[in-house]
Amino acid sequence: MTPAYSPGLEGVIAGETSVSSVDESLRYRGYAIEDLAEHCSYEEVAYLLLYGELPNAKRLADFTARVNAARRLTQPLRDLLKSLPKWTHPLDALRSSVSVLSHFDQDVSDNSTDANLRKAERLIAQLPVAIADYFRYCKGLQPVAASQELNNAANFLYMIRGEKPTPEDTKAFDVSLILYADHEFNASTFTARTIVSTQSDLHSGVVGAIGALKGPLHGGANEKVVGVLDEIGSPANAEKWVMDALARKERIMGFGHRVCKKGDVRAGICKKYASQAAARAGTTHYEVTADIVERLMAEQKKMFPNVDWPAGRLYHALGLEIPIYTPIFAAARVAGWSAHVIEQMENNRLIRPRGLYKGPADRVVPPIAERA
Ligand SMILES: CC(=O)SCCNC(=O)CCNC(=O)[C@H](O)C(C)(C)COP(=O)(O)OP(=O)(O)OC[C@H]1O[C@@H](n2cnc3c(N)ncnc32)[C@H](O)[C@@H]1OP(=O)(O)O
Ligand SMILES: O=C([O-])CC(=O)C(=O)O
Repeated sequence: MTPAYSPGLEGVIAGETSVSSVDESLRYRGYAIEDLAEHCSYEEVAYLLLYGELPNAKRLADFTARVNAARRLTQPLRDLLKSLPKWTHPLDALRSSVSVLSHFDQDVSDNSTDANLRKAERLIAQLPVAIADYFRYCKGLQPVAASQELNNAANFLYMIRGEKPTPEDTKAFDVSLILYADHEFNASTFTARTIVSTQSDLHSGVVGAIGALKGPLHGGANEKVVGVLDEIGSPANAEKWVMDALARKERIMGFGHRVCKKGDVRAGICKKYASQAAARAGTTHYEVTADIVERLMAEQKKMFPNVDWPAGRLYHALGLEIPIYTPIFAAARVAGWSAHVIEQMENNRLIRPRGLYKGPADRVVPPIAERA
């Protein structure tokens, strides 16, 4: 019997997982995302994804100490980041960074769970530093040394801005990292799982996952959101802009989802923080316009925002520059990618689906003189 074909693998169950579940709700290892976003830090959530349980105070302190101690880059990577052409997109620089970091990680080829956990913790520490250092090199600024005291969210904002963030900005950013930390078998996670299913290694899986995240149909969408709102210009122009875009059959970035057809629970959580941050930053006109776009998309297309729609606005309100939005997504998602890599390796079967051949019928190679 020919197996069923589903374009884009839509609806296909491609593996088993205990890391997260996505249906009407999103749960990481059984905990609802609303609960995690309200009561936990990114560190606690990263620990949960990697180790399967929420940490107690002692385990959290030990985990945080290990991650904080790893917040530095090897000098050859700093030299590379300094010398990259300034047009290199920060996500491409991040992808190269993980590749370079692999050469200096002595656990690189050790695929045991213990080694993978050590590598994952280091990547959780190193990715934000690579993003911040590259950002500052591009601006002609000195990198800011990582703080050992600040949590992951506050330290990143500090390393980008050069000033310690307020508790409100830190909480908003921290929640966005929690929301981005995992999402079942999305394209980048599936890429990472496919890569390591060949018995490759965690760094290779993460490099591939960053490449998959880049596209605007996936993580790249969060860098398009402010552009959409700027193009619309003002709330008064929103209705005409949306109707024209839909008439041209354009995709509005930040809307729609392969799985969450009735809406993405993360969007509602993030929207609250985006609105509060916009009020602090004096950019509420973006929120007003965004609400009109949301209403029209629901009315016209029965389509709802995904997490990228408010996340793009939140990062803008936090004063972050657009080209680091997808890198931030990657820095958060590295916890989920790593958890999936570990899960894949612990119960591995090579991922190798079939293609449905649609090319020419069987034929024979003609002599070169007879070819058109
Ligand atoms: C964190 C994340 O990665 S979430 C996803 C981030 N990506 C985006 O926001 C990009 C915009 N959204 C999209 O392109 C899509 O909704 C995807 C890729 C996320 C999901 O796509 P799919 O499940 O493959 O849906 P598909 O591409 O088949 O679209 C179905 C229909 O809805 C339309 N559609 C889908 N998304 C949108 C959108 N954002 N705006 C307008 N129309 C849309 C398609 O044009 C298509 O219309 P048609 O049937 O008339 O041809
Ligand atoms: O699940 C998906 O297909 C995309 C997504 O929302 C994510 O990766 O966060």
